[in-house]
Amino acid sequence: MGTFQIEGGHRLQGEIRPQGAKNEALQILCAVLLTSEEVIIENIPDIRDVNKLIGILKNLGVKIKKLSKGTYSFISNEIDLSYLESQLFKEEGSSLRGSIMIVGPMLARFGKGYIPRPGGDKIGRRRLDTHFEGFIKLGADFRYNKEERFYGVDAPNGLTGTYMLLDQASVTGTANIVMAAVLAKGTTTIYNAACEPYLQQLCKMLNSMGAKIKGVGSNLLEIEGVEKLGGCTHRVLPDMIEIGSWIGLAAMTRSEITIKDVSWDDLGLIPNTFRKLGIELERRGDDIYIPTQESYEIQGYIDGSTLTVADAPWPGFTPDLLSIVLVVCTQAKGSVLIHQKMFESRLFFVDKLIDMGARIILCDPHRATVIGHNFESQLKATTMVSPDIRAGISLLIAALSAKGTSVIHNIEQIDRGYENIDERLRAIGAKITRLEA
Ligand SMILES: CC(=O)N[C@H]1[C@@H](OP(=O)(O)OP(=O)(O)OC[C@H]2O[C@@H](n3ccc(=O)[nH]c3=O)[C@H](O)[C@@H]2O)O[C@H](CO)[C@@H](O)[C@@H]1O
Ligand SMILES: C=C(OP(=O)(O)O)C(=O)O
Repeated sequence: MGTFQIEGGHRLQGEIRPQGAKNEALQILCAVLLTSEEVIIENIPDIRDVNKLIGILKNLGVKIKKLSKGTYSFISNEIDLSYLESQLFKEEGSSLRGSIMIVGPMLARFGKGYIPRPGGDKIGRRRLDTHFEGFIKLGADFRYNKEERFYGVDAPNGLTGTYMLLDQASVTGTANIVMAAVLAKGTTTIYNAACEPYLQQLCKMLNSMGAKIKGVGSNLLEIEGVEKLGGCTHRVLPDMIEIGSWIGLAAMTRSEITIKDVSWDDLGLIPNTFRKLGIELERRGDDIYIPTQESYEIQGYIDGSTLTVADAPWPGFTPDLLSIVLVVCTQAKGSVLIHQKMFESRLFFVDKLIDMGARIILCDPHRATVIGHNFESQLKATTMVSPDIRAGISLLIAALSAKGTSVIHNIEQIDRGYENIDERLRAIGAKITRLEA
């Protein structure tokens, strides 16, 4: 278990450039399986989950070449289907969430897609029904081995387009079904589709490979199946969750930070949600400039009632930033209700913040009220274990603002989604040391 030691209470200053988006990269990497031609992907983040998925592609027989930092070439012209039935795949496939998205492309191109129950954050129930109901609608046969927790879909005669209304706007579920439908016979209509920038990027990439997808950016996708797809070059967007994390970091440490090249137009409600907490953000070209602020005051609603920050499917506020919003509110002026609607175990990390002196009432597994200190009382350093990726970064932000030296264990959770985080934070003045496991 890796550990960070953090000396808190120092202001930071400078520029930070977001990495490529983790959750987009996981989709895009799976899409390389849809063609035998070369696909070049730029701005791939060097993080644990992405590297694990690249490892799975390699074991599937994909020829992978690193062309430069973050840029890779993939050629999937000799796929080894026997890997899907190997013990190695059972271990590797279950070690991250993103692996689930190899099922759609494999089913579409080779008529079979298998996957062990995927990993990812333990943040509540994370079902896969939406994915498999979609494949079944496209004509696949489904089986599930309960003992081995192994899912399989087969369509030896190919898939056929149809209409489907998803039971929920699942992000990876939509990506998976889209990747299956692009090579199906006829037209597939997906209503209640997720439409995060990750998915918009996936659809744009697939269209540049020859797919025919309409409605990109909406919750109604129409996909006219094509016989085959060709190669392309695709660039991954900056990671909006990292961008939100750096906004929170700047506010909590009262630092002046510029976040470079954020692709502002793809950030949706993120900038305004932080502004509602009283944090000043300035758009400078495609950068976000955050000035030093001695305090920030949470804005109530027009009628004077208390602000709620809640997650919702895109274009609502992403659940992946709620833990960061919560930690930022512990030093705001005023109160807020944080409502995590999607996941039932993502707020339990507040116990650690309470230990550090934060004023938080966990109302139930989904809701927490935060009463900010307005920097009149500093958080106190402590020792903690990172339970999931976003709680981990939130605890790291809390530690950087706290008085004294904190220790965070299980930082593999943070490394899952944040590239070289200690070095990048040291470059803007953070006192953070990685202790070897
Ligand atoms: C690898 C990846 O891309 N992971 C992201 C992806 O996970 P993932 O694709 O696994 O998450 P889903 O979108 O399937 O669903 C997440 C959770 O939200 C619930 N749900 C979802 C949609 C909805 O309309 N109503 C609803 O309640 C689901 O029941 C589930 O518990 O999307 C999540 C939701 O944005 C993010 O937290 C994850 O970071
Ligand atoms: C929950 C997340 O990731 P995953 O779905 O990979 O567990 C996340 O990125 O916040």
